[in-house]
Amino acid sequence: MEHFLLGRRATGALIADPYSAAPRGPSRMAASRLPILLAVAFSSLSCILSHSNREMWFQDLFPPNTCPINAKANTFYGIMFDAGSTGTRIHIYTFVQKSPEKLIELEGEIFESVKPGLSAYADQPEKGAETVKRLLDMAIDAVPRHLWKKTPVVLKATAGLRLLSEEKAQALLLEVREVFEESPFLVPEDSVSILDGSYEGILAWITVNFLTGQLSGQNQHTVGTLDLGGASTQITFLPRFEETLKQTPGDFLTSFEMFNSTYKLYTHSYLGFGLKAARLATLGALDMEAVGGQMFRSSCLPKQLEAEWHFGGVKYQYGGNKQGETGFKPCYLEVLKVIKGKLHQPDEIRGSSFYAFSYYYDRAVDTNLIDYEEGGVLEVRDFERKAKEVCDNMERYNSASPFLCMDLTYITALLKEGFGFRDSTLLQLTKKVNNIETSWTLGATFHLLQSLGITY
Ligand SMILES: Nc1nc2c(ncn2[C@@H]2O[C@H](COP(=O)(O)OP(=O)(O)O)[C@@H](O)[C@H]2O)c(=O)[nH]1
Ligand SMILES: [Ca+2]
Repeated sequence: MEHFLLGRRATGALIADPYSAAPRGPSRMAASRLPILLAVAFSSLSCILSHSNREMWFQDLFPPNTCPINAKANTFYGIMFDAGSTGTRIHIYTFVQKSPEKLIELEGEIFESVKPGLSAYADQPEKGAETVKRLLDMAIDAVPRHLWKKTPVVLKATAGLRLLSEEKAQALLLEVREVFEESPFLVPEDSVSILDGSYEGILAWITVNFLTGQLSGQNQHTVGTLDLGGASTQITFLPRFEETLKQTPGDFLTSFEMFNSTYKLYTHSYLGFGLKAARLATLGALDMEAVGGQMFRSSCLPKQLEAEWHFGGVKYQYGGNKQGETGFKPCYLEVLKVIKGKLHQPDEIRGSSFYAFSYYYDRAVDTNLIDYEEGGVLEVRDFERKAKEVCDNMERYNSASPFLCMDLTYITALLKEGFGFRDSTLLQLTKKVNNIETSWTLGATFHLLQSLGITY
């Protein structure tokens, strides 16, 4: 699989100077070579221009209301929080503009995370917001004092909060908003919200295709992306065949415009199909509010196991099939019940390769299928082989998690029976590209910057 390796300098050259109407030496070259998700402008004039009528697919996501970028500054920052179902993470991106006529480059990222995620504080929203504050304190150290007021801070929550009641989710978001308001950073309107599932997929697709250089030049070979979170999972790709567009339900397709290109992406977020939600579904415990005292058993767990598990603020008791069967075959059948017939299967993806991250990556690392630092290329059948190895040797397999068999079996079934991939489909397992996390947060930050005084 083609992997576009960028040097540190080139990493970012994504942001075109909107005023370079005529070719102007190196910056022009870079603009045509590495296009160009968005253009950040540095003067107040650009802020005015950015409020043009041009229709943008994400215009409701980050409504333009301020222009934080200082004409004189050549370094600036964007802070994006990912409030995921299993943890909260801060991504502090640094951008530089080497000179006024040059493109802005993504220079680097500071990343930190805490567990559990915000949804674990559903009944203690203040405590949840405290975890965000601790991460935000890092940004106080990372961002120079004179840029605090110009550095936007945004938090987007994903499936964990989508699954909470509206009231509990809003209470958490309100507390976080207060933390932001008390910080020295720029707090745009709508800075704390729940991210729509289809944006989650699209923004991750933008991140991966930007970092791998696929959004530049004429010969774009974009790659599809697979994200497996704790509570939801996303699949996103650019359909190549008219037939795919015809066969796809309308709500799986989203059009958006990016630097003179319009992309019509296939994207869908399956809520409740993240790895941890799938554990509950397999155990028969999903959607059960009151599970006190009930023991959930599965053939995917070690026979003698009896334990407790906390997820989304709820405690579950679970265990192995003491008398019954265990192993890959019965486990696969159990997991299949969760998946079968629930996902749309676009024919086109059977022959394509995809970038896969989050829990695909973590479980491949846990079972030595890939190296933690390097990642690697796997076939779908590698997950099945590992699942069999782990599930059929459960008592002997030395694993940090009793769920390893269930997780690998779920990943296998999700890929094969859920999305309809072949055994031979290639997956590029990736955690970082050029030291930048493969997360929807980078795509979201591009759009945040764009909404804050940026054209295109
Ligand atoms: N590569 C990468 N993986 C991440 C990042 N943040 C979270 N993850 C992975 O996402 C998974 C957890 O999903 P999470 O975001 O909590 O659940 P979601 O709300 O359902 O998406 C784990 O595998 C994490 O390692 C990130 O910044 N980069
Ligand atoms: Ca996630």
